[in-house]
Amino acid sequence: MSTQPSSARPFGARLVAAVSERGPLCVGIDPHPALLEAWGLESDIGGLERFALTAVEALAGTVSVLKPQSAFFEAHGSRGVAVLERVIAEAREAGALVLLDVKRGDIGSTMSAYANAYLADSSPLAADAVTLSPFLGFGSLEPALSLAERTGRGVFVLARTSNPEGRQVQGAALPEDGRSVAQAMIDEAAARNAGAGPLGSVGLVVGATIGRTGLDFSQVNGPLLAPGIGAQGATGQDLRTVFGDQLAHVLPTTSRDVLRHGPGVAEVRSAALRASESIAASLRV
Ligand SMILES: O=c1ccn([C@@H]2O[C@H](COP(=O)(O)O)[C@@H](O)[C@H]2O)c(=O)[nH]1
Repeated sequence: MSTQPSSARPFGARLVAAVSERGPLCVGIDPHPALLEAWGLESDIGGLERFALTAVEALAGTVSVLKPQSAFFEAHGSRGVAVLERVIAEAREAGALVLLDVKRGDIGSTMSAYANAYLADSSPLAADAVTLSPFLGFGSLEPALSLAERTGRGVFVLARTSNPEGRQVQGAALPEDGRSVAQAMIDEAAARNAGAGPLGSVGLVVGATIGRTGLDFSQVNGPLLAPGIGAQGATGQDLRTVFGDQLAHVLPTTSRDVLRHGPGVAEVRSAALRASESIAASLRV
């Protein structure tokens, strides 16, 4: 598999351009069985394909970032993964950046294989960026961090996730200096992004649901993906509580709250535009 450098501009620069044109909203493509049913589709490969490609048609020309959730495609086996490959290709073709939500993390030698799967130019599953789990140690992500850098792609590392259980691990204090695990991940990303312009390509995942935590995002110089808007109960206003004066690089993301408006292409697109306007109003200082 080739891991030759791509001629693409760094992900951070491409993201800044996309956000300035289309706004910061990221919409997730999460083909939940319940949503397929609500759209009048069977929970089978045909239903998955219709759902996911309708979402691409509705959204890829409108929002800056689309975030397919790999789990819902993998649940359909190899044919589901083939649909995911089409989603990535067609969304990118229509002008959206694709952030593949796979939350991968493993020992370094296996991490190299994951990196090749999602970040190598030649992979059919290569996206513009992927989500990574750093809980085997931030350093274990090195193969993905370096391949992403070489191929102009990005990564989003879990720091403080939107689910309430996340605090158990991510809020724990490190024995050496008392920083929380989440703050340590934030600081690692900041170190990777130092000096990058206009924005680094190592992002973080920080839930819009987590409230006031005292986490310091001021040095990150990278994108902050904020899931939890809509179905998980967070609103645009919660972004202010979580991120304080660091709203400029926040990418709010929502999935079910937009997708539930299907199956019509126009209705899904309008829902995303409404969400985008409402988020923009909340982020305006
Ligand atoms: O902390 C996290 C990290 C990832 N997610 C993912 O985002 C979407 C949220 O979907 P909604 O329908 O908007 O709730 C989903 O794919 C999660 O796996 C997250 O929610 N929280």
